[in-house]
This record gives sequence, structure tokens and C-alpha cells, in this order.
Amino acid sequence: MRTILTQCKGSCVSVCVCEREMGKHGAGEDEGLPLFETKVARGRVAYKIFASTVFVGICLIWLYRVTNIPRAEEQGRSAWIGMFMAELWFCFYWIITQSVRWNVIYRCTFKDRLSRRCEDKLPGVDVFVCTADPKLEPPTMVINTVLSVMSYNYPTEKLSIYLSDDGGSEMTFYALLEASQFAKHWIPFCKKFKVEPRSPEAYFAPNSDPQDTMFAQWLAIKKLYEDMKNRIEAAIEKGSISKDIRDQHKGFSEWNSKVSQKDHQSIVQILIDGRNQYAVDDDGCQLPTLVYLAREKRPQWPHNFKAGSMNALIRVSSEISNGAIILNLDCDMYSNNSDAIREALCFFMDKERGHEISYVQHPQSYDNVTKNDLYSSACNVVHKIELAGIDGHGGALYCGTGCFHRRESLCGRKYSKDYRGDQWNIMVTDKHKDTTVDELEEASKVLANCSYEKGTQWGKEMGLKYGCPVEDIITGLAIQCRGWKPVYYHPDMKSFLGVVPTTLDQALVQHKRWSEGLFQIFFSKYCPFIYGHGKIKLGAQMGYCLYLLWAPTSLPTLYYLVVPSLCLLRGIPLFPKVSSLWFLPFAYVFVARNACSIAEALTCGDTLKAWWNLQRMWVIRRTTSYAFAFIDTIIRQLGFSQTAFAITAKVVDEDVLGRYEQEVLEFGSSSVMFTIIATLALLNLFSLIGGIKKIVWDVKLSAFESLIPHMILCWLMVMVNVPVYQALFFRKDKGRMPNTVLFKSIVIASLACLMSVY
Ligand SMILES: O=c1ccn([C@@H]2O[C@H](COP(=O)(O)OP(=O)(O)O[C@H]3O[C@H](CO)[C@@H](O)[C@H](O)[C@H]3O)[C@@H](O)[C@H]2O)c(=O)[nH]1
Ligand SMILES: [Mn+2]
Repeated sequence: MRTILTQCKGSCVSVCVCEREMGKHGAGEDEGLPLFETKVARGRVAYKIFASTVFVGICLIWLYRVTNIPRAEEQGRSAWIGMFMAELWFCFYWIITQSVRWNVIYRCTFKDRLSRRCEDKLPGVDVFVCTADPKLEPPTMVINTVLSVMSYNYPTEKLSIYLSDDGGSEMTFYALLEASQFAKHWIPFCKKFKVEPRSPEAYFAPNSDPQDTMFAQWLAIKKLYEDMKNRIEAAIEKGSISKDIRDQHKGFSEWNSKVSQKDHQSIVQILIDGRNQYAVDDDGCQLPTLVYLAREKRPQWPHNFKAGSMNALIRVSSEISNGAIILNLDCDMYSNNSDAIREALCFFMDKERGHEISYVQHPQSYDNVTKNDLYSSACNVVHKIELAGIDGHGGALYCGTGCFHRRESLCGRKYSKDYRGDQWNIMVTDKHKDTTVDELEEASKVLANCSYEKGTQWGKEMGLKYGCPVEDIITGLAIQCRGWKPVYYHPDMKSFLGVVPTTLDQALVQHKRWSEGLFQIFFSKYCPFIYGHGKIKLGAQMGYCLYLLWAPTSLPTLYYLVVPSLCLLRGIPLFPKVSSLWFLPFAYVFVARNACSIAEALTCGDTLKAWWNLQRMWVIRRTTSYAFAFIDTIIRQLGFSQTAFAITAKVVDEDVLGRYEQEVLEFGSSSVMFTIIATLALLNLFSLIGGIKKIVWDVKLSAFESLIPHMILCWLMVMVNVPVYQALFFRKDKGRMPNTVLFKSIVIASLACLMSVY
């Protein structure tokens, strides 16, 4: 019996009574009922009709371009051909965006059924938290994530938490040691009062207040937390760990004078041993296992960034707890729902389909997004429509964090028809009954050594793949191509919350890394159309390409933003006259596309202003991050450069944060990206002014009419760029555009304009 696809009117949480429930079983008897359901989104037929009309519009635009191409001796022939190429690309890309809107599905889970049916069979779960730099990712933030997962509503003897510290930092280790102590009070407190969220920092956020019944305990725990935080921050401030603290734990002896971030031996410290019957919390309940890992780093060995650390985690955890399910989190992604493990298990443990499922990906949600989402990082439409749409084709993406994996599929196992995957109870803990913690640590260190992977399939067929800054996407694709079914799960109650970049520069650098990594995949043997051919559905292949092709989309965008403006100055029309019938398809496609995207944004919970901000970010990203990513990928393709991973900072100073909260764009430094942004903004402003001047001076109506579309385009760009002009000319704060950028952009934009006129 397959899980029924129910056409469901309400939102996903409303439990649909499915036919089987009423048929075979009486009330209370739910043995045969599925643990999860899949529902098709509403309104898809109407959408398909709408999309077809847009497609007709696009075809008419092409027809216009082909039939009205200027003759060889006429002016503007090459500009015209360029427009045609850009429009061809946009249409191709638009078709790809349709694939993810064709078959949007939603999933819902029944965790009560799971608890009733499977409580005694629950598998071991290993949670991996990755951190890489104690400066960009403060240890207090990291341990908040750790504490939030330690206090999951899940049997603690089956729960193990691993922190991988690529920064190899004593401070992070110290913070984790403090967390292991604090957990003894925190976990019982959370469970007793059903606290949510279970990251102390988020729970004690400035505007939170406790219920009366728990006030005393609340205050006491809050004080404990703050004392701990102060101790950690004091140690960081001081830059060293005092002898008193060092004496508290043998682990500190690993940090001698030779240890540095890029050069040190493997460090494995089991801070809480879940097998130890004395490792209990204030209520006498067993604590979950807690392990600190800093894999070996040597300058001469490539460490493969996050993928490398994940693979070390997979091996080390297999030695210590070997949970059948792995939850993988970035250090800023705290758990926002203490039942998240149970919800994810509803997929893995479903009788009918659970055995085919490889991973359950949650959307990356954030808790520091501003109201109107200044840098468009919330991606609500992507989360609620696009990713759910790819899932509809069976191709849910693995996004690197907030993802539950089946250990076997992550480690490279192929899916086969007779695989049942229900041996949840086999755990290594039994195997290691008599091993001491020291022995276990020594055995694990070997697995985290640089040389361990030499000559093995790690990074190729096993674990996460190496050689790409978006290791996650490639890895997910490979898992699907091995026959497994992934799931994308987007519950109303967000399971994880992370941190988005709070400056424009960081936001753009992040997008550059992504778009570059994604474009590399397109060029590699993993191109979904080739690698996935015959293994995953065409819709899923196209869905992948929606993201893989971010980078090349920069070229036509740049063209569309520059050439029509310059042609306006020169007086060369590239669009039909507004009075001509040919203008209709242009107008229709433009209006329909934007109306649809506004409607999508609003239904997904964005504000109108957020949509407008997205349009700006869309222009900015495509003309900077994606353009650079495109160039770098081509250079890389020619073999000139190496993969890099620029870690996103999770902290900024007060001043910058203040501006972020007021939704003011942050420039402040002189980067090439800012020069491009400013130049394009000015170019369009100059062209608009030039265009208006033309109309006022030579009142030739016919010429004027055919230039109106250019003026509209320029005007839209000018409107989108209002905050950029403010940053260039009017702002006085530190986040304004630096004068060097102002100067450079004025010179370049003026030169471009002059050259086009003469
Ligand atoms: O050498 C490294 C570099 C990074 N990380 C960790 O990887 C995570 C993601 O790095 P971050 O700088 O926060 O990048 P984001 O752009 O926020 O990451 C997104 O994009 C990455 C791929 O580019 C995915 O791996 C992430 O899961 C996804 O959240 C963080 O926890 C880092 O600590 C490491 O462990 N080792
Ligand atoms: Mn991040």
C-alpha cells in the first residue's frame, strides 16, 4: 500500500482523515496507518493555464525579435541580436523555474502514532554540529546550538552529540566543557517546563518572560546561564585559559604551544560518556553522549572544508555511538522544536515507504531576518514553493544543514529492492561495553587523521563529496542517483533557526560561493542532466538546474541593464513602439511575471516591501556575485584556481547591527562589487536624465514613442536603486558608500554614457 496522495484543502497541519483510516480499522487501532502523508498543493491547474499564457507571450516576443531584426546597414543590429540572446536565455531559465511550480507537494507527519507504535524501537541518533572559526562563530553561539540538541525530547541513551571544531580552538573546547556542566541543569528544566526553544540564548531573549509557576527556577537557570556565558566570554577576552580551568579537564593538555588552527594532531574528547551511569542530570536521568572533535590538520594535506569535517564526524561517531540516523547542523542552527527528531523519524520508520528514504531535509530558516528582509535571505518562496516543487519530482535537495540522514545512505550504500532498513536497534554501545573512554578516544583519533582517507572512497563514493564549495548539493544528488528517495519537510513550526549575514558584503560573498559551487556542478560530471539521466526524473534534473544556473544568468541580466540604457542615450530603439501591437506581449509577460511573483511572495508570508527588496537584491546579486562566480568558474575550468570556502561571519559590531535592524543597506568598505552596483545605478540614472532631455528638446513623437520602453526600464532600475543613491550622496554614517567608490563609479558611468553618445 502506498501513501495516498490526498488533495487537501487546509494547511498541512490539519490532519486529513484518509480513507484507510475509516475503512479497515476501528477507532484506536492504528497499526496500519502511515506515519506521514504527502499532499498536493492547491490551484495547480489554474497555475498551469496561467503559465501557458505567459509562454505564448514569450513566443510572440521571439517572433517579434526574429521578424524585426535591423538590416545589416541599419544601426543597432548587434544590440538587437544581443537582446534576442538575452531573452532566449531568460525564457529558457523561466521554463526551468516552471518545473518546480508544476507539482508542489507538502508533507505532514503523525508523531503520536510513532510514539504509540515505535517507542521501544527508536534508533540511535547522532547529531553533528560543525564549527570552523571561533572569531566568526563565537563559542557561546556554538554551545547554544549544542544545548538545544542535547535537550531534544528523545531518549537520552540513544542521543549523541558531536561537535566538530575546524578551528581547533581551546576556547570552543572550553565552552563545550562548560555546556556539558550546564546541561545537567538545563535539560531537566527544559523537560519539566516543556521549554521551547531549547537554545538558552533564544529562550532567554530580552523580551521573553516566564510563567508564574516557574518563575523561581527560571531566574535560577537564567543566572546559571549568564554566569557561564560570562566565564566563557571572559576567557575569550583574556585570550587564554587559566590554570584553574585547565586543571578541570585532561583534554586541555592537547593544546600545547605547537597547536595552531591549521596545524595540529587529532583531538577527540568524550565530555559526557552516555554509557557511564554516573553521567546524570539534576533529576538523575542519563545525559546524552557529548564529544568534541578537532580532526587532524596539516598544511600539506587538503582538509576539504566542511565536507572533510563531516566525513571525520561520520567515522568517529561510528566508533563511539554509531547512531543509525545522523542529524547534520551548522553551528548557528539551533533546534527550535524539541520534537524534530520524532517528526523526522516518522519518515524513516514508516512501514510502507520508510526504508527507501535517505534523508529528510528541513528548510534553512533564520531568526535574525528583519521585517522586510533587507538582504532577501529568508527565501520564503524558495522554501515554500520551489523546494517543495522539486520534492514533488522526487528530487529534494540536501542543503547542508537541518538534514536528517540515514547513516547507510550517506556512507555510500546503494538502495536495493530487498533492503528493509529496520535494524534500528543495533548500536555499537554494546560492542564497546568494556572499552574505557580513553581507549575509545584513542581509537577515534586515528579515524580523524589526515592520512586515514588516503586510498579510500571517502569524499568520492563514501560520505560527503570533496572538491566543491557546495558539497551538500552534489552529495544529495549522488544519494538520489543511488536509488534512494529524499524528503523535503517544511513544518509550520520551524525545526531549526540559523543566522543570516547582516551586511551586504557578507550576503554577496555567500551568494558568490554558492553560485560558483553550483555552476561548477553544472560543468562537472555531476551535471544533473547527465549524471541523473535515467536515475532521477526530468523535473528533478531541471529543478537542480534552477540553482546551478544562477551564475550564467548574470550575463543576460547585465546586458539587459546596460545596453537598453545606452541605446536610449543614442536614440536606437530596441523595443516596439507602445502603440504597436507587438508591445502587448512584452507588457503582458512583464506584468504577468511580476504579478505572479508578488502573489507568491505574499502568500508565502513576505511583505510587499520584502518583495521589492528582493527585486533589488536580485539585480545586485546577478550583477556582482553571480557575475564573479561565472568568471571564476570559467577560470577554474581552465585550471587556474582552487576551491575556497569563505566562512560567513555570524557576528558584527553594534553599529553595523543597528543599521541592519533599521534596514539600511551596509556598504562601508570599498569592494569591487560595490563599484559595480554604484556604476550600474548611476548609468541608469544618467540615461534616464538623458532620455528625458531628448524628449524635451527634440519633440519628435515617433522617436519618442519607441524609446518609452527604454525609459520604463531605466526608471525601474532607478527606483530599485534609490537606497544606493542615498548611500552614494546623502548618508553620513559609516555604512555609506566610500568616496573612492563614488569617484570610480561616476567616472566609469560618465565614460560609458559619453562613448555611447559620440
Ligand atoms: O572548513 C570549514 C568551513 C565551514 N565549516 C562549517 O560549515 C558550516 C557552514 O558554513 P557557513 O560559513 O555558515 O556557510 P553558509 O553559507 O551559511 O552555509 C550554507 O552553505 C554551505 C555550502 O556552501 C552549506 O555547507 C551549509 O550547510 C549552508 O548552511 C558552518 O557551520 C561552518 O562552521 C566547517 O566545518 N569547516
Ligand atoms: Mn551559515
